[in-house]
Amino acid sequence: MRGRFIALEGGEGVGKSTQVKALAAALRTRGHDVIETREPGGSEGAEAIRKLLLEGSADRWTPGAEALLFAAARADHVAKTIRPALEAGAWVVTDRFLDSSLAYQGGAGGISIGQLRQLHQVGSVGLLPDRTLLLTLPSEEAARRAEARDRGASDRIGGRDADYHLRVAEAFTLLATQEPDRFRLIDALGDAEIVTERLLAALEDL
Ligand SMILES: Nc1ncnc2c1ncn2[C@@H]1O[C@H](COP(=O)(O)OP(=O)(O)OP(=O)(O)O)[C@@H](O)[C@H]1O
Ligand SMILES: Cc1cn([C@H]2C[C@H](O)[C@@H](COP(=O)(O)O)O2)c(=O)[nH]c1=O
Repeated sequence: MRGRFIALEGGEGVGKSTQVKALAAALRTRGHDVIETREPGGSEGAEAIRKLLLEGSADRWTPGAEALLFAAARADHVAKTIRPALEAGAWVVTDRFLDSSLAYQGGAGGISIGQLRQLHQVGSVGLLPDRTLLLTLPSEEAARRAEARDRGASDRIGGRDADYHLRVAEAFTLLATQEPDRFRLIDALGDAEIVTERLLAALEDL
């Protein structure tokens, strides 16, 4: 039996981490075995790569090296955590996956989407989520939430300028329009409990 693979996506501060926990808990109450995970990270090797990616100076990596490191972390995460869980019949709920690379390193960072998909094919045999839930929020509200949480201490990528994050948001929207069967747009405004209900409704057919 194969489980279900669900990814939560979106820019900084839209509520993904909050909703991964809430969605996993709601799925467990419905009797599912659920693994919560995140990117970059989710396996021992990928968590080590996360530190390389998110710590240090803004110019620590070239855009190409950064894309390769995300793909390498994802390959380890898929092989060590995601595939075994799916094969055991669990639901896997991840905070970010491939579409974050397509939006951040691709749409905002200038690496070609085709090359990023090739890296994903090499590293992770092209695994895609059964459903990708894209949380959307006005940029001012997302920035307000992220600032209240981080108090100025953002990581290497979160700390990039507003133009970069605007391109990330535009890239996510474009990706969603290109794959309407896989993506669902979720309004992330409102109480966390209401957002969780919207996520559950977007999984009803699965
Ligand atoms: N529905 C909500 N309404 C108000 N605040 C919220 C809501 N959901 C989450 N928050 C708060 O907003 C902040 C950002 O949420 P969270 O860390 O879940 O976002 P994220 O999308 O995972 O961010 P990032 O990608 O930057 O890590 C947190 O302080 C969280 O408590
Ligand atoms: C998977 C992935 C992530 N990123 C960026 C997005 C965020 O700025 C950080 C992760 O931090 P979070 O608080 O855990 O969301 O990394 C990216 O640029 N490309 C990716 O593929």
